[in-house]
Amino acid sequence: MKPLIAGNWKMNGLAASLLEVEKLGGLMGGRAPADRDVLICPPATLLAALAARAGAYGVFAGGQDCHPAPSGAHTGDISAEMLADAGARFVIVGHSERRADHGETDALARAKAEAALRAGLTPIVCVGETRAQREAGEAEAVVARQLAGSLPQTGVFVVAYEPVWAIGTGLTPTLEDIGAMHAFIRDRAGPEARILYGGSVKPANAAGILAVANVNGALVGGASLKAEDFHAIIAAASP
Ligand SMILES: O=C[C@H](O)COP(=O)(O)O
Repeated sequence: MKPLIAGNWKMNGLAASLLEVEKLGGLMGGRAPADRDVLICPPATLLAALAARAGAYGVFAGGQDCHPAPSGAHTGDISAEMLADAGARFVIVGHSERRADHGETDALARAKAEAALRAGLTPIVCVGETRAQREAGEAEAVVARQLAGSLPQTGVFVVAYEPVWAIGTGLTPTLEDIGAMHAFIRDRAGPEARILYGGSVKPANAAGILAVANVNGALVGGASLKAEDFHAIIAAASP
């Protein structure tokens, strides 16, 4: 399965950050490797400009969120169709930061994933347990519930397993725990879904994580902001 290395810039980046895309293009020798997919999900303000620049290097652009409706009276929201119109090919839905900051539910994540498919985008559906849930032995039950409620009923989708306690903390699960959870997700998401690991992926740990069975790529936050770091993670992904 072709690995997908996805950068999520979150609420970071001004126009000058587009220079990182040029740097990344240079580090890749002018073109993303053919045997892996590379994606950057910038803030919506940069999406169209980034899509144009990244496309020249064979790098995909994506949104970080979308509204379930195609258009309408939803001030401040952006539809999947608008993301596609701006050059996006993917969109992240149900990220734990959306779930925590905006009270997003599994049902809403599913509606957004289905909106993405309607617009011709591939949704990246995020799941993952909190520290308290893992310590209580509930990690698999939580992820199972999120998958059952959030995955679209049909279509090609990507799942991102992101333990909440690993995001931005420098902590990661053991490789055994990552492997166990990805196998658990594989059973529920089906053989076609790419399953990404996310949570403190860095150049130093990427090769180990990406070599785990059923890890088909990474969803990278902080380390995707710097072209050198993101490139090292891309280089660590072996198909
Ligand atoms: O979407 C990306 C994740 O939340 C991971 O973020 P991080 O790599 O900064 O831990």
